[in-house]
Amino acid sequence: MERQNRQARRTQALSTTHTAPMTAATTHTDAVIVGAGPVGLFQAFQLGLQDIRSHIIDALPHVGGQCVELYADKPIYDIPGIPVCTGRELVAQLQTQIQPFAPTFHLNQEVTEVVRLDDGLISVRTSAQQHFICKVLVIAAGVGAFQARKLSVEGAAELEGTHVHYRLGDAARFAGQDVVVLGGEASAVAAALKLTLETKAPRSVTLMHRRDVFTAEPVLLQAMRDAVASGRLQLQIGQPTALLSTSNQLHAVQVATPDGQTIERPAQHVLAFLGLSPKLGPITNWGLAMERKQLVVNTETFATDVPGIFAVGDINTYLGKKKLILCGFHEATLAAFGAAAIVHPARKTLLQYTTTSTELHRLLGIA
Ligand SMILES: Cc1cc2nc3c(=O)[nH]c(=O)nc-3n(C[C@H](O)[C@H](O)[C@H](O)COP(=O)(O)OP(=O)(O)OC[C@H]3O[C@@H](n4cnc5c(N)ncnc54)[C@H](O)[C@@H]3O)c2cc1C
Repeated sequence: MERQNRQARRTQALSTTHTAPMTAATTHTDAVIVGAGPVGLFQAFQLGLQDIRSHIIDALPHVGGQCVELYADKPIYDIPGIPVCTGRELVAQLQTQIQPFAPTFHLNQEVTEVVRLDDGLISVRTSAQQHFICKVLVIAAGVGAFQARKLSVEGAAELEGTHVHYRLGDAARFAGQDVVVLGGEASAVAAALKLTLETKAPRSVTLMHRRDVFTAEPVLLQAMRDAVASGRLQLQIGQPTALLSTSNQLHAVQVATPDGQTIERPAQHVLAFLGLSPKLGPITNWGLAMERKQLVVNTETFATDVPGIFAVGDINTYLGKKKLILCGFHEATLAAFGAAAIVHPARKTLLQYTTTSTELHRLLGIA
């Protein structure tokens, strides 16, 4: 049944888009990598060794995937040759390692559509209206695109995008208005502080969290406490229980305080920083073979069932799969050999050592 559904999705995709309409914004490239987690980053390195340049797209505003989003300051002990490093340190090392190949990053945007065209090229579109035509696509999408957790109080869904926001964006749009920033993490504290420092500042900025405990760098916390002490920032401890609006115009947030009171805070805008959760999202619509929400690959090249499309890291599944960074690195290496056979069909894809190969030294920019 699943196979029939997949076939139907693929047929529909291919029948509606045989050739991608070219726009001025179309980027032609050898390779696109979906996901800038540790495996996506190392994929750019391995593709570079095969003389393949890449563009990397991630839904997050920063690289590093789970390592940075979920355990940036926790130690990892099982990366070969690195007895211990934090998630953030590993990502920093990977960024240094891929520098010779200068992949182009496109952050803060989700890959929404992937279609294999009749000529074998692959069309990739993002939520930021970017369009790529590539020879190979490597999906290193981990457990899915990290997306903001939504505020689940009455009225929030209707006001999303107009009065309820999950990213700071252009702070000038809040000038002269009352803004409530929700959350106890660094992102909420930083956004609240930034708003108070705008030249065209909001009329009032309130940082609201259920407890008077915030998780952020000490210097950021001190700046927040200073702003509260000087009256630039208001601090409200409590939980939002409803958004009060008239004709879809927000005017206040209803708050339950720790001492059992219900109060109203004036607000025309709510900025919610309630953490991120991964969503597999559009990947399930790309017509690729999946098993239990993971992409099925062959373990020779980590190719999916669609020619030119590979899947590496936590997003794939095969007999014996282990969701470990080390395993993702191995998969990325073999996927790069598979990609080279497509991008450079006339070249022999020989194994070369970075220690001794003058060709690899040339690619790495080593004199
Ligand atoms: C708490 C914790 C501790 C861990 N400790 C270890 C450890 O000690 N050792 C170890 O080996 N592993 C560990 N892991 C597992 C390890 O983090 C994962 O195996 C690894 O992050 C997988 O890397 P990845 O690049 O495949 O995916 P991810 O790190 O999940 O990165 C995928 C990226 O793809 C992006 N993405 C997804 N879909 C899209 C889309 N459609 N468009 C744009 N972007 C998209 C996401 O935003 C994300 O940034 C740990 C995991 C957790 C949660």
